[in-house]
Formats: sequence, structure tokens, C-alpha cells
Amino acid sequence: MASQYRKIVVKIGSNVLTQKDGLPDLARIQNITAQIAQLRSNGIEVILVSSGAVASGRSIITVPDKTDTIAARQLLAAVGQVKLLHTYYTMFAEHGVVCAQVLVTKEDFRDRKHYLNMKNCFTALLQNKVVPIVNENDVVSVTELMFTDNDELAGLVAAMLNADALIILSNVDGVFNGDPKQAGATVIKEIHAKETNFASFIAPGKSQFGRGGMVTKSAMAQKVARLGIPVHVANGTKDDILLGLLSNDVEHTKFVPGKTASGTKKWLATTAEATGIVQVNEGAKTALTSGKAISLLPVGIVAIKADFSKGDIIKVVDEAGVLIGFGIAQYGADKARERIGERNQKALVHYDYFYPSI
Ligand SMILES: Nc1ncnc2c1ncn2[C@@H]1O[C@H](COP(=O)(O)OP(=O)(O)O)[C@@H](O)[C@H]1O
Ligand SMILES: N[C@@H](CCC(=O)OP(=O)(O)O)C(=O)O
Repeated sequence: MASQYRKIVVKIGSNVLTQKDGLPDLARIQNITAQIAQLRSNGIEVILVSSGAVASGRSIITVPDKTDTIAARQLLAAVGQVKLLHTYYTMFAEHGVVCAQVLVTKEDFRDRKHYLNMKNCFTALLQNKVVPIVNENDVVSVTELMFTDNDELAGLVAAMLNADALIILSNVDGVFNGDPKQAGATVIKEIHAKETNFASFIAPGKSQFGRGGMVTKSAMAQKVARLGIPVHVANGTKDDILLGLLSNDVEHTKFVPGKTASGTKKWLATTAEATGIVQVNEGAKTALTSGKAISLLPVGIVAIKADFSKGDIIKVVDEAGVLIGFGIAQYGADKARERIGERNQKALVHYDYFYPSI
């Protein structure tokens, strides 16, 4: 197997790990761990983002009907995560591979310190040849604190670790040009950075145990590819899919990467939280989204919608309030307010610290 990738993030959906009856698919997990062990012996670093805690919990306990939905999910995930990791631990051990559990929340990506602590931990694990197995900390991630799904989490991890590729394993062969269950639908081989209208060809439904569905999966994959990281969506229920994919001989969908973004830009792209909000005019919007190295100057600002301090992440929005991107402020809201519309002033956001979201 000759692959140009040296560090990959592999995301496995609940459906890949679960049989139709809801019980964990041990043969599947065995095949996946064997593949990862082989990739590792070929010098490829692998970070696994694995769903399946809730599904695994269902195989251990029955939640009483009257339990509220949040408590039920917490209960199933807390119980199931232990079993899931025990299964991985045992199966990786057969290949002499050590694995580790990393549970994260959305908050960990919003706070620079948490972010760096997390990143340092991954670095230490990889340097020590340990396979990190990442999942959302479902016990504390409740409703608005939750990731959209583990695809979003995998995208954030891939950007944070500057991975060479993100591989998303689902229960379909890739992104189809229509409902995969309908005759005539075929797998789209490549999706380019400009494609955004996924809802026009992707059915809104999701698989039996999945959370996000293919529309959110594709939107996330697109976002990661725009940072310069190729994203592959393939069928994890097929034996040896990772090995086949990395040898370029299985049908799947590739989200073709754009220009590689800097570490700071990757961080900006992975953080959803911004303190301030700055509104800009049409000219500034066009310039900032042109793909050129253009900074946000006060002359293009029309209003400061929410306060911020120097060094904070700010949201840049257009006159209709639509998000254009995220940036790091070079000075605080008070100074920015004084300079609104003025020429020849220092940029509020330098282009190295701006990440467009459109
Ligand atoms: N155009 C499409 N191409 C591929 N899958 C689609 C499409 N439209 C809808 N889907 C559905 O999306 C599901 C995968 O998304 P999801 O349920 O989130 O899976 P996972 O648990 O792997 O994250 C597939 O099982 C499929 O039924
Ligand atoms: N953290 C949850 C997974 C949630 C999730 O996003 O699942 P999926 O859509 O199958 O990737 C669990 O382990 O059950």
C-alpha cells in the first residue's frame, strides 16, 4: 500500500460499528483495528474519532421509558463508552497497539488554552505510538453544548492536528448524486471547493443510528477541504476499506482540498465562539472574501455590534448580518468605534488572522 498520507484522522459512524439489532458489530471493529494496526506499521499515524458509545450502551442497559431524553443519552453514553473502549483496547492489543481515550467538548475548541492542552496531549500520544480514540464527552455535552455530530468533531481534530487527510467511514459508498436507495443514484467521485448546494441532491434523512446526516457531513467535509485537508467519505462496513482507499482502488467521494491554510487560520476555522461582532460594508465584504491577502481596515467598518478586547476573536458580518468570517482583533472595540469609516488607520484584523467562512 503506497499512500502519500503520513497522518490521518479516521471517523467511524455509529452505523458502521452497530449491527441492525443495535448490538456492537465486533467483526467490524476487529477488521478496522487490524487495518489501523497495518497502517501504523507502514508508518502512518492514525487518530480515530469513534462514535458508538450510545449504541454500545443500548446493548448493556435498558433505559426506563419515563427517563428524559438528555438523561437517557447521558446514561447510555456513560455506560457504553466503557464497553466501546474496552472492545478497542482488547482488539488493538491483539496487534500490540496501545490506544487511549480522549473525550472532548465543544468548549475545548473555543478556549485557546484548552485547545493547546488538547493539541499537546495528542502530540504526546502520537509520539509514543499510541492510537488516540476520540469521542464527544456525551456526559457533559448537552443540547446547545453538543457538536452537530462526530463528523464536526473529526473535522476540528483534523484541522487542529494538521492532518494530511480526514477519512469519514459511514454505511454508504460515498456521497451520492441522489437518494442512495433510489435506482440510478451514483457516487460522486470528487466534490470541489465551490460546490455548496448539497441539499439539492442529498436527502435530508440520516441512517438508523446516526445523528447528523449526509448534508451536515458534506458541509463539514467541504469546510475541512477548504483548509487544505482532503476529505474522503467511504463505506466503513466493507472489509479493508481503509487499505483499499489509501491504495486508490475503491469507489468513494473525495472532497478536493483548497490551498493549505496557516495554523492560526485553522484554529479560527475550528472555533465557533467569538466575543465581538463587527459589521462591514459591501466593498470590505468583497475584498475579504476575494481569496486575496486583504486585511480588514476601519474604512470598511460600518458598526461595532458587540464589544471585544484586543486579541479576541471577532465575527465579521455584512450589512445584512450574514457571517463573512472570523478574525483576531488587533485592538479593542472602543478604538475600533473611534476609527469607523476612517482611512489610513491600522487594520482591525490582519489578513494572516482572518478566516472567511463564505
Ligand atoms: N446523497 C446522499 N448520499 C449519501 N448518503 C445519503 C445521501 N442522502 C442521504 N443519505 C443518508 O445519509 C446517511 C449517512 O449519514 P449519517 O446517518 O449521519 O451517518 P453516520 O452515522 O455514518 O455519521 C446514509 O446512511 C444515507 O442513508
Ligand atoms: N458521541 C456519540 C456519537 C454521536 C454521533 O455523531 O454519531 P454519528 O452520527 O454516528 O457519527 C456516541 O458515541 O454515541
